[in-house]
Amino acid sequence: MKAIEINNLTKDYGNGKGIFDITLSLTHGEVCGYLGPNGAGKTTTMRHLMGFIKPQSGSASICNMNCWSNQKEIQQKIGYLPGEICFPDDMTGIAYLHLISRMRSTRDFSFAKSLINIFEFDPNIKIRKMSKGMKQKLGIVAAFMHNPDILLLDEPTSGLDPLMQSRFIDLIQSEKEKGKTILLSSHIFDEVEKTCDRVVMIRNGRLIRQITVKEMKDAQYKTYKIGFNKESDIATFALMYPNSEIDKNGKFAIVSITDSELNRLIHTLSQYEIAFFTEEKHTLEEYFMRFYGGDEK
Ligand SMILES: Nc1ncnc2c1ncn2[C@@H]1O[C@H](COP(=O)(O)OP(=O)(O)OP(=O)(O)O)[C@@H](O)[C@H]1O
Repeated sequence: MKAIEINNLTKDYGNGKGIFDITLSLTHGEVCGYLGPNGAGKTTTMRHLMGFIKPQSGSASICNMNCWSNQKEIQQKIGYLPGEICFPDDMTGIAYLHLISRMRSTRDFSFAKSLINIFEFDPNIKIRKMSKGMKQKLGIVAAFMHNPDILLLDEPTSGLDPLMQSRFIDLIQSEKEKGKTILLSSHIFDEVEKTCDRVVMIRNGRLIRQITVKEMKDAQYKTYKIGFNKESDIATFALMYPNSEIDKNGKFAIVSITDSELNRLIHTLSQYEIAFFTEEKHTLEEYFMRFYGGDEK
């Protein structure tokens, strides 16, 4: 049984907006990044999983429960952090968390307390008086505090400062160790790379790419940045490696090769005065940025 299963899910808002024929599944314990430019359809997908939207066609289910027909149970069980949270402004943070706990019929408030400590915020002030970051922290506590097995997190670190972003990454890693299944939408590549097993990309409402973080790291090609002391050397090097990228100031070249070509590269470089030689790590950002704009084909 899959933890999350989406089959041919479509919601057409007209004018090419919405989501179209989305098929995606997550196994138990998997942390999956859901990336895509603004308006791609990430929130719409998650809202279907929460049972807030009725699919036009196709289906979304969690642990074999259809999300639309079991919306009440789904909404009680799942940890959901919406992209935009509507809080009751007149309540204090702590009163809001107790209200959510009662709605879920959960009594254990101990994890909520430790999350409040981790994210260092005062829950006793009125939500109206909270900053954007504090409200985001409150949303995170509300999503995680009942220890759900499955979490849907829509841009969870939006508005958090770098220290709190890093605390959030630690939290995801520890939840992952507990075996939680997490679908996480984000625009922050570093956060996704540090937390996710797999990354799926959506654009214009359609899934266009997916890659496991391991696949990305074990890429067949490795990329090296080579600094040259003499501009004339870089020109001859470029003739031998016509696919290399040459810095416009003639200081360095970037070349992508397989391991089997490494000896030839080192032999070639031994003829020049090299200023530096570093491996450029392949990153999710580099992998996905080219699909953010332009034509995916
Ligand atoms: N209720 C609605 N009625 C009409 N169009 C909608 C509705 N909800 C969303 N849309 C449109 O559907 C598309 C997908 O929106 P969605 O909020 O799912 O994108 P997203 O990937 O979460 O974007 P972002 O990164 O900006 O949060 C957008 O073009 C949006 O304007």
